Amino acid sequence: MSKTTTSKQPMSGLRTVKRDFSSSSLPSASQESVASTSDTIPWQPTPPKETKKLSGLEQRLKDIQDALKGQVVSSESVLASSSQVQKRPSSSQNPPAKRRQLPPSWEKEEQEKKPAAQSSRPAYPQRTFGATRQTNATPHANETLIVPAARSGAASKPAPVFLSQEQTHILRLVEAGMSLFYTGSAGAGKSVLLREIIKTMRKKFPKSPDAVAVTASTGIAACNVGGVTIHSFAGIGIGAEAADNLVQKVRKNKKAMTRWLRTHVLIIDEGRNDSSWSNLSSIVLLQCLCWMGISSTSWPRSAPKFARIRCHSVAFRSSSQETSSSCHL
Ligand SMILES: Nc1ncnc2c1ncn2[C@@H]1O[C@H](COP(=O)(O)OP(=O)(O)OP(=O)(O)O)[C@@H](O)[C@H]1O
Repeated sequence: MSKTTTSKQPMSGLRTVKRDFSSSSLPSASQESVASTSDTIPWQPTPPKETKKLSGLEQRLKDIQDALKGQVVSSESVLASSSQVQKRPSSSQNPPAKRRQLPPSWEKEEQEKKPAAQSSRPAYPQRTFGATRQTNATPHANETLIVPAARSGAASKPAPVFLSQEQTHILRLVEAGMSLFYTGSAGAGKSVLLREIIKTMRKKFPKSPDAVAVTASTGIAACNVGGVTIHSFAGIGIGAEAADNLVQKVRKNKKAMTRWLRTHVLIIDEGRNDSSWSNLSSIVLLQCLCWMGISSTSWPRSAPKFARIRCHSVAFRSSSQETSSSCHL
């Protein structure tokens, strides 16, 4: 009988695997043996987990967290997230803005106000300074400059002066050709009267402006009346010399002589507080000059004599005088 050697086949179908632990390549050998010995097992790969779709903000937050952890953030995701965040609708996509309108009740009020405002407003631009005049030099030829009444040309004219009885009396004496002086307390109206005397006398000699000489004892007083100092007019310097010497001095001064000869009316605003005649050196001096001139034989015959000069000594400021008064020199 022939013996057939058959390998023992386990009844269970399992195979025995011999392991050789001496070999260093045990794992690979075992794996190969497993792979070779085992049948291919159908392997279904596990499907990838469905990643939750993050919103833009969540994605951006995740990116930031990843970046903080040291992970590289994909620029695409960042860009995508940023575009999601920053994306704003363009203006062209917006509907056109509605025009704002006032409530109907307001519109009525505006229409009622407009005619009133237009009627009160002049047709031309206004200015609140300067005189009321039209000028062609400005770009707006018809521009009217409106002025406050106080500064307009008509208003700047001094109001007509109505002299009192005393003031009128003194003015009539001056017009009659008398030499006089008048005085009065502060505010009595001396300066007002002086201005009227100057105006009246200048009207009397319209063709010779030098006929009326307006002088004062001090420079400030002379400025107030629009004249010069009496010393400057007379040509006597400071007038500290004797009268005879001053007369000689004046005669040598051709300009001073011409002034004297042209003068028909001499007005002096003497503003000194001391009313004593001894302090009125200029007036006394002028009186001396007048009388010496009359008696002078060397005086040109064609020239008017000093006797024709009316010396009006004006305005002694004396508190003792209560009312204005006048006297003849
Ligand atoms: N006849 C007049 N009509 C209207 N106003 C007058 C008249 N006389 C004087 N006044 C007014 O009285 C005020 C004082 O006048 P004024 O300055 O001439 O006095 P005054 O004697 O010269 O005073 P002061 O000695 O202080 O210079 C002024 O406001 C002036 O306008």
